Amino acid sequence: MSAVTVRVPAKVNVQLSVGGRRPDGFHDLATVFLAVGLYDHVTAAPADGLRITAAGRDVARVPLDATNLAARAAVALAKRYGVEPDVHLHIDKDIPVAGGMAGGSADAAGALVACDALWGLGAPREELLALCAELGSDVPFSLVGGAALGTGRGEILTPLEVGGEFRWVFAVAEGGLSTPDVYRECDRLRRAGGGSDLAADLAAPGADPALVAALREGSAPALSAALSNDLQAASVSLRPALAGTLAAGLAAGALAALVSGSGPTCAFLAPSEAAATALAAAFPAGAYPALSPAPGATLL
Ligand SMILES: C[C@@](CO)(OP(=O)(O)O)[C@H](O)COP(=O)(O)OP(=O)(O)OC[C@H]1O[C@@H](n2ccc(N)nc2=O)[C@H](O)[C@@H]1O
Ligand SMILES: Nc1ncnc2c1ncn2[C@@H]1O[C@H](COP(=O)(O)OP(=O)(O)O)[C@@H](O)[C@H]1O
Repeated sequence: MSAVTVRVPAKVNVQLSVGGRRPDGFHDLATVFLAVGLYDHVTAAPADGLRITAAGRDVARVPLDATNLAARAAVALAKRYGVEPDVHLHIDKDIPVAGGMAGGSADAAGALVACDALWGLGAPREELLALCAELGSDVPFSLVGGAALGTGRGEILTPLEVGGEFRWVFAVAEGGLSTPDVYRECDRLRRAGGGSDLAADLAAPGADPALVAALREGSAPALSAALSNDLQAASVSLRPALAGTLAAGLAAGALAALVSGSGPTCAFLAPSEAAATALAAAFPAGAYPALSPAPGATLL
């Protein structure tokens, strides 16, 4: 078979409620993922052995060895089906690296779908979803896209209805933030505030009904009132300049502002296309308009 290309979306967590740290080191979550129209493309071509190349934004920060999440996905799929991981994976990156937008997860989901097609495996959807969950907490959502509630460590998905389009502007920061570092900082802030950071002491978080209704109604004002991110204080604590970025977006006309996932990308909800253009212009260092919801991993 000749080369196949899969398009995969970035995400923003419109709700990110973080429960306590579990004995396995992960945190219980209730998160509402929304896929946004900012995409990486993963192309799988026949090769002898496994080879990774990448092009596009931030490409110098993408590992090109076996630690690349797309490579790990190809190896996991090959092992599951008893085939050799013979593939050249080329990643065209548009999703910011280590930006809290699940770029690596998107590439892993894209690689699974692309290799499945290239190798003619016909893997059932449930099998691909199980492999996604092994690769990372965010990877199942990258496969399905749209909007979904994520529970457990984020890998257990319940699809959510979205009744309209939402317009976002994403302000990209210089350099990334490490997801484990941000969770650790969240724990530290909880303990410093006199509380516990342990799952045994904290109630498991749940979906916010007002936010779920706002998505269903397609109402940007209602969604902007309900946005929440429990990791935001930790991201801002590690990168204090983000407070200024969030304030600048609000001053430039955003309905609401929040850190995307673990950051440091900041997400702004815009009331109109014209407002999104004006907002993006307020961040000359790099801001990207995108619409949501967006479909999950799609074979082109
Ligand atoms: C914070 C979120 C929000 O969607 O994404 P990003 O903003 O980084 O994209 C996710 O929880 C990131 O998911 P993902 O990037 O897939 O993380 P994983 O590879 O599963 O885990 C990396 C590390 O993050 C921490 N982690 C992750 C998920 C979770 N529920 N609790 C955690 O404590 C753990 O330290 C874990 O070792
Ligand atoms: N395909 C990939 N694209 C981007 N980063 C990757 C990839 N594979 C592994 N990584 C590593 O994962 C880290 C987190 O990247 P990413 O998934 O973009 O961020 P986030 O977890 O904030 O959404 C990067 O710093 C990089 O070292």
